[in-house]
Amino acid sequence: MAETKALLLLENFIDGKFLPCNSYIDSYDPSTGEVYCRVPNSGKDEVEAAVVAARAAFPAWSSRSPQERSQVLYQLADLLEQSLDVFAEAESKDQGKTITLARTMDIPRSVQNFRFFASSILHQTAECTQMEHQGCMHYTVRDPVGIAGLISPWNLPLYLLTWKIAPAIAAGNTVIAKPSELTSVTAWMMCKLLEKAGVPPGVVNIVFGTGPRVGEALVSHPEVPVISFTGSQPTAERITQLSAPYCKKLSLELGGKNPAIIFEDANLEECIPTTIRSSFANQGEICLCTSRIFVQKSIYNDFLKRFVEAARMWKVGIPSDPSASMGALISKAHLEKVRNYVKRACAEGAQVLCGEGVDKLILPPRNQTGYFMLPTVITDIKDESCCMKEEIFGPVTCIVPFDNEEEVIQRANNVKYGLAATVWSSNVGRVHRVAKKLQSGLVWTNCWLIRELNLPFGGMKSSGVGREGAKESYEFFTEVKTITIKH
Ligand SMILES: NC(=O)C1=CN([C@@H]2O[C@H](COP(=O)(O)OP(=O)(O)OC[C@H]3O[C@@H](n4cnc5c(N)ncnc54)[C@H](O)[C@@H]3O)[C@@H](O)[C@H]2O)C=CC1
Ligand SMILES: N/C(=C\C=C\C(=O)O)C(=O)O
Repeated sequence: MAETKALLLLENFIDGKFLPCNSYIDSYDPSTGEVYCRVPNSGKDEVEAAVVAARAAFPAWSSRSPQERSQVLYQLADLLEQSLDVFAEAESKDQGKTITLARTMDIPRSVQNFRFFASSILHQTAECTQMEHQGCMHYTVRDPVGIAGLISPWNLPLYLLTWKIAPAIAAGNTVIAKPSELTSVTAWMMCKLLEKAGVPPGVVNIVFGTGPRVGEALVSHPEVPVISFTGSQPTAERITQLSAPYCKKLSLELGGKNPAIIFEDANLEECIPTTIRSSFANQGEICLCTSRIFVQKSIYNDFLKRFVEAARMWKVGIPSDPSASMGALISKAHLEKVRNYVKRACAEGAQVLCGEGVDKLILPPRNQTGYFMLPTVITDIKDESCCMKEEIFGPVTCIVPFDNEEEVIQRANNVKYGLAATVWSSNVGRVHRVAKKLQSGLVWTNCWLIRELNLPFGGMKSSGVGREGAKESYEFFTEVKTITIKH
C-alpha cells in the first residue's frame, strides 16, 4: 500500500494567535513536484481581522521607546539564530534552493536584518535649524505611520520578509505581512518565536494567501497607509492603481536586467567565478542576478571558453546535496517560462553554449519530476532579443562582445530596468566613470552582492520606486513633521 504522508498545514497569525482558514492552497516541494504543505487561502475577512488587531496594538507599541523595541528585535534575532538549521532546511524544501545557501545566506541575513534595525533605530536623529533674524528655530519630529502592509516574493522568502518587518516595527508601526503563497513556511515558523521574543499580540500579523485575494485586500484597505512591496513590475503597477485613491506611501522593489561589463584589463581569475555566481546563485532567482554579460572584444573568446567551462562545473543537484551549487526553480510554471526564453533565443538564431537543450541533467529518480534546469549560457544574440530585454529570473545568462566604453554604457542602459550592474576593470578611473554613467540603483565594481545595509538599496526606471536601508527605511516607515518655535 502506498504510504501517504500528512501534509504540513499552515495557519494565519493574527493578534498573537494561530487561526485556521476556510480554504487552503496546495504548496509544492520544487525538488520533487509533490504537494507537501497547505497554505491558508485567506481573503478580505482575514485581512480585516488583522487590521483590527494591528490597530489595537498600535498605541502601546508606538509609545514604547526605541530602546525597548530594539530589545525585542535583538531577542527575535537570537531566537531565529538558535533555530538556524531548522529554518534553513524548511526554506530549502519550500523554495527549492540548496540547504547550504539557505544556511549560509538566507537565514543568517534574516537574523542580521533584525539585529541591524535593532541597532539602527537607536541612532536616528532629527534635524534642527535656526533663523536668528526671525527669532525662530525649526526642528523635525518623526512618528510611525500606522499599520504597514508588507508584501514579499518567493525567491528569498524570509530574507526579504524580515528586511521589511524589522524596520517597520523598529520604527513603531504594527504590520500585516503577506508572504508569497508559494513560500509561506518560514514566515509561519517565525510566528512561533514572536511571543517568546516579546512581540506583543497584534504587532506582527501574517495573513497567508494569493496576491489577488490577500494582497489586493491589503493594498486597498483604507486603514493601511503604507505598502512595502518586492516582486514583479506588473504587480507593482496593480498595487499602484489600487492604492492611488488613498495616496498611500509606496516602496516598490522590482526586477532587473542587470549587466556585467567586463573590460580587457579585468582580473578574470576573480571575475569569472564571481560572474558565475552573480548569474546562477539561487537558480538565478535574485533580482540582482546578472543576465547580460558584455565582454570587451580582445578577451571575448578566452572569456567565453572559461565561463562556459565554469558554468558546467556549477553543479545542479538535490537541495540537500552539499556539493550542489544550485537546486530547483520555484514552480513548474516558472521553469516553463524560463525554458521558453531559451527556445525563443534559439528561434532567433542565438547559440546555446551549455545547459538547457545541450547538456544532460542527471537527477535521482525521485527528483526527476522536480523543477530543475542546468545553468545556461547564450551567445550570438542581438541586444533587441527578449532574452536581452526582459527579466528571465532563472539560470540563463547572455554573453555578447563590445568595442569601447561609450558603446557599452549605451547598450547596458538600453533596457527598461535599472537595478544592479557590475563593472570589471583594474583601471580605477574607468571604474568610476562607468559606474557614474550607468542607469542603475546599485553598481558593484570588481565584486557582486557585497551588501552595506546602511546605504540605499533599490532601483531606478522600471526597477522600482524608493530605496531601503537604515535611513531610507526609517524615513519610509515614519511620517515627518517640521515644527517652528518663535522665541
Ligand atoms: N524581487 C524581484 O525582483 C522579483 C521578481 N519577480 C519577477 O516576477 C515574475 C513573476 O513572479 P510572481 O511570483 O508572479 O511575482 P509577483 O510580483 O506576482 O509576486 C510577488 C508578491 O506579490 C503578491 N501579489 C501578486 N499579485 C498581487 C496583487 N494583485 N496585489 C497584491 N499583491 C500581489 C504575490 O502573492 C507575492 O507575494 C518572476 O518571473 C520574476 O521575473 C518575482 C519575484 C521577485
Ligand atoms: N530584493 C531582492 C534581493 C535583495 C537582496 C538584498 O537586500 O541583499 C530580490 O531578489 O528580490
